[in-house]
Amino acid sequence: MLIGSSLKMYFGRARTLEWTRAVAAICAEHPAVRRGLVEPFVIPTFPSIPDVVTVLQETGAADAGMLVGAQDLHWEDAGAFTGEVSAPELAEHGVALAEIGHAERRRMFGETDATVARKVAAALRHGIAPVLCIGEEAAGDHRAAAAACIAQLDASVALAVREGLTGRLVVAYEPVWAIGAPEPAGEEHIRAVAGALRAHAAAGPFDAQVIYGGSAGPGLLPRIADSVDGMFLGRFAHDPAAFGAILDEALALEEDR
Ligand SMILES: O=C[C@H](O)COP(=O)(O)O
Repeated sequence: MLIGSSLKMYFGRARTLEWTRAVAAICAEHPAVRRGLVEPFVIPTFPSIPDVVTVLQETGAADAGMLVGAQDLHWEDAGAFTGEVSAPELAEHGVALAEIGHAERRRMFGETDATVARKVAAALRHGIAPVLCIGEEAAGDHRAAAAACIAQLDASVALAVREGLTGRLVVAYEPVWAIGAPEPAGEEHIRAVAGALRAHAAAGPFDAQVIYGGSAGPGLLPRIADSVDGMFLGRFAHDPAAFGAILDEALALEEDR
């Protein structure tokens, strides 16, 4: 299971490091992580990436398998792209994952399926696993949602497939209407859509995992674990203890198998 959190732009430098130290300490000692059942990750803002990498090394969380991600990247390797950050530079910093196409970037920063596809290819070319954010816009029938998400997934990986790229692909199923909400989507909806995405992705050329995000917190994983490969946490992991509680749930699930 892949379980982690994007800090979005919620925290400044000091709070990012405080949160990371606390979560990394939990992860470094947690049996779910130490036994290799859970791969934890954190996705801070760009300027905090080097410090977060250092904290994970100092706490032993990096040795236990905890990964660092970026919240975006540019599709070109270098050039006159003011304000952007390239995949090769992120790889130099030790970044293993990069969020691509988050609903907030699509809505506020003009990301399209075409730019997402270019970013997915750039990440894969540089050995960074895309955390490709997929989700239907409005709440509704799970069949229509699954069809919309599968179409979005296909469009997002089309360029990478044409270029013959392979590697790890993390599909983050995040129903747009469930992001920033009081509650996650219903468990039957998540299980149906994530299950459809997982079956579809498994037929492709990538080493694919499907994780769920959108107001996820403690208590959700046991209800959807048969259909997802992990969790993508936001606000409800701002308390490090909540992150630990979800690791406990993952461990209990594995022990029940
Ligand atoms: O990146 C995480 C997702 O967008 C979910 O955020 P949220 O749990 O705060 O709704």
